[in-house]
Amino acid sequence: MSSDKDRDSASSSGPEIATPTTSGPPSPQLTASQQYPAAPPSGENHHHILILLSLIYPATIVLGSLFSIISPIGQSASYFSRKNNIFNVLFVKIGWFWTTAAFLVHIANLRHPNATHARSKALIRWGLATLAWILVTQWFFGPPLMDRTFTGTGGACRPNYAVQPSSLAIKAERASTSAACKGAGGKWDGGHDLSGHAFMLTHASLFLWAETLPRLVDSMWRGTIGPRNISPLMAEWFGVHWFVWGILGLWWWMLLMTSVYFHTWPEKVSGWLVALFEWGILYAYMIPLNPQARQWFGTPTV
Ligand SMILES: CCCCC/C=C\C/C=C\C/C=C\C/C=C\CCCC(=O)SCCNC(=O)CCNC(=O)[C@H](O)C(C)(C)COP(=O)(O)O
Ligand SMILES: Nc1ncnc2c1ncn2[C@@H]1O[C@H](COP(=O)(O)O)[C@@H](OP(=O)(O)O)[C@H]1O
Repeated sequence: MSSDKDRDSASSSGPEIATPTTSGPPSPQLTASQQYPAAPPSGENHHHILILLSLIYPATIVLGSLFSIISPIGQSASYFSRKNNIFNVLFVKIGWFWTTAAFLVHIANLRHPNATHARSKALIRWGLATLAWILVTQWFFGPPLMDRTFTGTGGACRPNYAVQPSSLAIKAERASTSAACKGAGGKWDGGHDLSGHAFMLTHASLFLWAETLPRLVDSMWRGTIGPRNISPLMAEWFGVHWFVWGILGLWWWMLLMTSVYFHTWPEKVSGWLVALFEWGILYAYMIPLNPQARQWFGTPTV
């Protein structure tokens, strides 16, 4: 947790680390009489809330996996147990695109006094999250980390000689990524197959929570504890936050479906654990505790 010293230095080191406590000018949607009289929750409170929110994801994996063992519903096929369900194909399969789009809508609407600076720091944090996603799922100096984990634990692409033409079977035999294996009609078989869905959905959700929480909390505060007028809150939610809430809700549901219908326990848990890595270093450790890191990467803000 931040010490007082850290907080002091945080509040004196430039606009990028400004918290909603003192920084934001009044929202254009709010009249003077609707302005809040005291401070909304501080950066330290955001940090506590963020850590609590991060527990949603292991809880979802545990609950979904238990449900798949205990309930007959979890053991039978459903729309969501189909890989080609529309939410999987149109959203999760290009999930980083949707996460990026929601993030861009969020930063386009920042009301920080130095919004340009706050946006450029936010884009650097997005770059780091994107880099983590690329290394785990797309490319790591060749096959991505999740495919290297698979082959490193004894997995391989097994061709189906009985039904495949020999040229494709040879291609499958040589495939070192799950995408190449699938493309050649082989079976990605035998190793630890870290769940790309558990990774991506958790990683993307934690990124979005960390980036948007100060603004979400500030909007709620304005609409409830602050001025007792629901319309600014509604305007904020429907004007700015609906996309973020929609993506967070869909990612949570799809993680639950992955937990109920796909993969083994260790594969889902490893996907979740790897998703904590970049988020944990940047948002749970460096930004709250290290003033130098706040200079480099800024702090999510309103
Ligand atoms: C390191 C510092 C860099 C700093 C960079 C700073 C600034 C950047 C500046 C500007 C950016 C501006 C705009 C960007 C706009 C759009 C970018 C969109 C980025 C995308 O993400 S496009 C790619 C879409 N693809 C996906 O989302 C694929 C997601 N799917 C998967 O990863 C996998 O399918 C899976 C892991 C979910 C499941 O795998 P399988 O089981 O199916 O194998
Ligand atoms: N919530 C979900 N809905 C539909 N399909 C899912 C899913 N979670 C995982 N899958 C599918 O299960 C397979 C393994 O997923 P992952 O390793 O990413 O967790 C992938 O199949 P395909 O690769 O054949 O599409 C993926 O699409």
